[in-house]
Amino acid sequence: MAANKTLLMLPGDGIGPEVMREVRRIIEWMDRRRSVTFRIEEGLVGGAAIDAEGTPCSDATVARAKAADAVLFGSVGGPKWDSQPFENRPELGVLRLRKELGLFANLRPALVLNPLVDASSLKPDVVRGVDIMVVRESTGGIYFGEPRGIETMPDGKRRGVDTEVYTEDEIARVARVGFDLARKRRGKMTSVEKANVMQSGRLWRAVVGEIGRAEYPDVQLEHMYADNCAMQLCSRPKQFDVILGSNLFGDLLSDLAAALTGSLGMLPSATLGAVDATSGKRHALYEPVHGSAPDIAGKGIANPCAQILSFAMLLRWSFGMEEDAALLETAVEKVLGGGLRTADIMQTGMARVGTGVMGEAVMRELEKLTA
Ligand SMILES: NC(=O)C1=CN([C@@H]2O[C@H](COP(=O)(O)OP(=O)(O)OC[C@H]3O[C@@H](n4cnc5c(N)ncnc54)[C@H](O)[C@@H]3O)[C@@H](O)[C@H]2O)C=CC1
Ligand SMILES: CC(C)CC(=O)C(=O)O
Ligand SMILES: [Mg+2]
Repeated sequence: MAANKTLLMLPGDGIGPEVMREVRRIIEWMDRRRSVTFRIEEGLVGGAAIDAEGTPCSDATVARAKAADAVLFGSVGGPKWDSQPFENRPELGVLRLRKELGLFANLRPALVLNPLVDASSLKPDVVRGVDIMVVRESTGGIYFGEPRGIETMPDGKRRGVDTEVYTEDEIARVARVGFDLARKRRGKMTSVEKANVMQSGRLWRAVVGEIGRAEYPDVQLEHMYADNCAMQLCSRPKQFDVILGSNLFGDLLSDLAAALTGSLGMLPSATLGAVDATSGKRHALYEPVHGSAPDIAGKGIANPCAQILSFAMLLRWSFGMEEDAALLETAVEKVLGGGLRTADIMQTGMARVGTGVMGEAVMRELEKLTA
């Protein structure tokens, strides 16, 4: 259980603090009900940290994140910091935390909730019942590979360089996370890459295949090119159970999967490190799939569900509070079932509400469910 656990909250920028406020509201409710058993700390990350501390993620914040039992992250970035040098952009805040905490497996569940079947841009029959777990590698690949940079060539023209590098150990450890999840779900994993045109993709396919044959013969493994997967996600999403992909492909495909559920504002995620053999502990960071949404920041209209559902994942994966996690997920679904909608999931005949009203409705639903 969660006694003596520490939760570090890093709201970040844009809509991050707005949606994090709604998690605070839920924690306060939990506290009123039967005193919260975990300790809460708060810190700065992203543009907010650049403004206050000159860096998107200070050494002190990394140390606090390492010491915490779980980190709840909002989102970072925005036009205010677009002119920052590349090495000091807000986005490096989350990349640094993932790297330094060894958070190599980003779990992004794309679940189409019944009340939102008609909110998707796809036909209801195509999305009804979709339940996909995207497992994205999150400390390697092209977001970290060297060399990288913009350089000037002898002819005076510039060229931009990024490098996709994967070792077989990096592929193997995230593949095992995917296989383990598939085993507990519907027993199927689709591994995506571009083995037809990329060397790292060839290695990815080979390593995932070897592990599948040797350790997970009971899991149905399918290999698919990432571009085909994008198309299949739109045409026949129900064929997928677990989708395993690199940092880049997993990032792209999970945003696409979010659209199936109605909105990016609905998708939570957990980014997990390895379990320490002696302590049994693992570092973990929970964050919505969406970014800081500068186009709607400050308007009070952001959908807080992805942040709230990320907190539910935290309760389940890091604090062993399965019952509270499930309760929170039920509360969100019931509120949507009752007809409340933020602008991003608005449908005819439903009641349009802002961030605060949606968060408060989830809290009231929790009250009803536990009365
Ligand atoms: N983990 C992180 O902190 C991430 C940060 N970013 C950063 O966020 C900034 C904006 O990036 P974008 O590409 O615009 O992606 P975004 O995810 O912030 O927004 C994409 C679209 O989805 C909408 N949206 C996102 N979350 C929503 C929510 N909760 N409720 C309602 N609508 C929502 C936005 O209004 C926007 O139209 C950039 O600086 C980017 O680098 C992007 C993705 C992840
Ligand atoms: C570093 C992030 C801005 C990259 C991203 O889009 C994500 O992690 O979802
Ligand atoms: Mg992304």
